[in-house]
Amino acid sequence: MLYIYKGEEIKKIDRQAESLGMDSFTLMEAAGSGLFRQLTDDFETSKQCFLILAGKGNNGGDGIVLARYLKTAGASCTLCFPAGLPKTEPARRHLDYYEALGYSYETEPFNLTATVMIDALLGAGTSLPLSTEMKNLCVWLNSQKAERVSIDVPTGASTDTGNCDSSVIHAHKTYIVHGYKPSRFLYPAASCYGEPSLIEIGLPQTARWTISTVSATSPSVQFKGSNAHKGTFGHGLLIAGTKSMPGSAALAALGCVSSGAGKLTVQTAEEAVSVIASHVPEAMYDFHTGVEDAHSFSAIAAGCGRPADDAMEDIVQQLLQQEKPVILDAGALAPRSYKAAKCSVIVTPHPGEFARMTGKQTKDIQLNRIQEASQYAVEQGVTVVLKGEYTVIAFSDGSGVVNTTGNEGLSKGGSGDTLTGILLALLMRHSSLEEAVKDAVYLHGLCADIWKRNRPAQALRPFNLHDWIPAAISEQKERGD
Ligand SMILES: NC(=O)C1=CN([C@@H]2O[C@H](COP(=O)(O)OP(=O)(O)OC[C@H]3O[C@@H](n4cnc5c(N)ncnc54)[C@H](O)[C@@H]3O)[C@@H](O)[C@H]2O)[C@@H](O)CC1
Ligand SMILES: Nc1ncnc2c1ncn2[C@@H]1O[C@H](COP(=O)(O)OP(=O)(O)O)[C@@H](O)[C@H]1O
Repeated sequence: MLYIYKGEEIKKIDRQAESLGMDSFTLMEAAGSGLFRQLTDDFETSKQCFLILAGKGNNGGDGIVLARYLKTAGASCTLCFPAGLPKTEPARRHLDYYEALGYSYETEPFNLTATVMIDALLGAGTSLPLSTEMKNLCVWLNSQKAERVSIDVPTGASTDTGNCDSSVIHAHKTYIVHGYKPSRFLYPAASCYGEPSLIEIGLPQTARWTISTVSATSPSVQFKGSNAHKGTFGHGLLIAGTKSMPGSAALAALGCVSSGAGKLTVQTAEEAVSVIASHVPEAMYDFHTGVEDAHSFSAIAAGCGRPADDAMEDIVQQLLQQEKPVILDAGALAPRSYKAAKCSVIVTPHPGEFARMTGKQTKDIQLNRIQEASQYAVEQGVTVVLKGEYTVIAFSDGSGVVNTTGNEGLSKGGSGDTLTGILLALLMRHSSLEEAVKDAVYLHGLCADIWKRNRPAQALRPFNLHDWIPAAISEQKERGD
């Protein structure tokens, strides 16, 4: 399991560890030795010339310990403090020990050369914008012909949001200490991390946010039921599609029947049926506009290929008054309160839809996707699936997951409809709503990843996505956690 921590949480963890007897000096030692191990995995250290640029905080302290390990191992390494000597107590103590071993340091970087430059300037304690001194250092570092390795967070990137200073370090690799920081998954900061590696420092993992995996024992993957019949795997209701958008309903229905749904009823416009039924003969059709019989379904999804009009709002309000879990997508997403809902609600907006729901700017949402989705989920008591690269799944208890499957092949109209269908099928037979949502988002992305292994991403049609569901489920069975 991989964990995500905000900057504040890291500080709290350090304080807690200290109060339990694990001091920061020891943690810094663990970080430095972990960094050294990772560096020796990634580089033949005897053939490299290292320069470590250390800042005044604990990120710089990690750099001091790393410098000591490299020197002790006989590697060519220069430690440099271009912005002044360390100010934190553990970093100062490590520098004392470093000097006591007879090792020296520099303070002027600009004439130094190296094949690998380590950015230990700023980490989780960064506040933006960068000082002019830091900016100049970053600009210089980015201009050097060397491999750039950042420790924890590339200097100039925010820890908790996607914000970056204009001179942010563009690392080739980032060695992330203890757990991922939100900016690893938020653009533009995410694009500055290069290849990330995680450095364990022996602290217990306590984060409420994790990175997606699918369990091989999950009902989404294991499709079991001795003496099963079509009722065993649930009956879903999909309220989707109009005369002008029958395809959305067809894509959602395909996603649903390809993911193990026992039965599916599509409530749609009569004019849309011929299109949907030609692709999904398994489905049944209903032309009502009300949802009086909602209790006879296992779960309900609404909104694909529907406008956000009064009729849709009326249906949503009826759905919120019944007790079966409801997925709201596309036209069913609107600014409204869910606080009086009698059912579990999952909203699946893309960033533009989320902006419409919250009244916020799309660009602000994108910079802070994890926080924004989480805040909404907690306040409204719903599950938010905020779609896009690194889809954010936020639960009403403040926990959540960042999904890492999927690729640009999905950036086409209709991909989200397939997700809604997969989600409906998994929700119908999963005892845990949280697991169903995580598994659905993961599997949807994995379909696109399997496609991309041998085929160009641009040629992936949303219509073909459901064809890859069997391969994605099989892959999970083989390598599930
Ligand atoms: N539990 C953990 O995860 C551990 C983390 N450690 C390291 O500790 C780091 C965090 O250390 P700190 O909290 O000391 O933070 P930093 O080392 O990131 O830096 C804080 C210092 O940088 C200055 N600064 C912040 N923003 C600046 C800006 N824009 N321009 C110029 N100066 C700026 C601050 O005034 C402060 O002096 C982590 O990133 C990690 O490398 C390790 O020491 C071991 C334990
Ligand atoms: N670059 C990307 N990487 C990973 N997933 C992506 C990417 N672009 C789009 N997706 C996924 O594709 C789907 C698109 O959904 P959405 O925008 O609602 O499309 P539509 O409403 O047209 O079906 C979402 O699940 C989203 O997470």
